[in-house]
Amino acid sequence: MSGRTTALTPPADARPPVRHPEAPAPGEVIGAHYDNCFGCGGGVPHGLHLEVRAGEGVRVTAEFRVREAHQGAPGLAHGGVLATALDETLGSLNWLTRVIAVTGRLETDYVLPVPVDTVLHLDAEVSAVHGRKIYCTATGRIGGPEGPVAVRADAVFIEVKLEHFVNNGRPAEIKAVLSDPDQLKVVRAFEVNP
Ligand SMILES: CCCCCCCC/C=C\CCCCCCCC(=O)SCCNC(=O)CCNC(=O)[C@H](O)C(C)(C)COP(=O)(O)OP(=O)(O)OC[C@H]1O[C@@H](n2cnc3c(N)ncnc32)[C@H](O)[C@@H]1OP(=O)(O)O
Repeated sequence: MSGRTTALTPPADARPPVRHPEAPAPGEVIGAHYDNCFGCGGGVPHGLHLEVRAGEGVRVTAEFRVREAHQGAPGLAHGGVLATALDETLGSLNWLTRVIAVTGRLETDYVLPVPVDTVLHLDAEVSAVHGRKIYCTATGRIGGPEGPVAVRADAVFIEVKLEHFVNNGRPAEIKAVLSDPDQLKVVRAFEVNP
């Protein structure tokens, strides 16, 4: 054995993930974290409108119907859009840990073509945590939640503070978020963590 590891492989002293005591109950729909999010927001006409549900442990499931605006090749989903669906599902795991984390690395396998109108059944879970690094995986199946895997991803998300958004986001949107009571509820859900 060479002992070689990649950035997507948790180190030997990584810990199992911990479900936050106030995480949404299994089966509960996790609402959009931001109305203008391309992955989950209701305010983006050509967005993915992903509907995510909390699962057991540190796991979520989601559904995404591929629409005409999501094509790459004729009648088939664009690979970047499918990566977005995986990324967004993985990002929703934040709600189960109540830790804000952003994608550091996302490696995607495209296994089957995904036609327009297909419902992609997504499933994501955290496998391990090491410091600020959150190791996670996701799959997208077609033909039903138990159908064949069409896409899958391994990822490392990196924990950040709310300041990550405040300091880097365009000021107009940050200002709008901070004056929207619904959006402030989202911000507060994450502020309770040290
Ligand atoms: C007031 C407004 C608030 C509104 C918000 C409300 C709440 C929002 C709630 C939830 C939002 C969730 C949204 C999910 C949406 C879906 C997910 C996305 O699409 S996220 C967007 C795409 N991702 C990025 O834009 C990241 C851009 N990158 C960065 O900003 C930095 O590179 C960052 C933060 C990832 C790391 O930078 P560093 O300076 O903080 O940290 P360093 O020291 O470099 O790394 C820390 C550790 O992480 C490892 N690391 C860093 N980058 C890595 C990588 N690419 N792969 C593997 N490991 C990496 C390093 O090796 C280091 O590990 P060692 O502690 O030494 O063991």
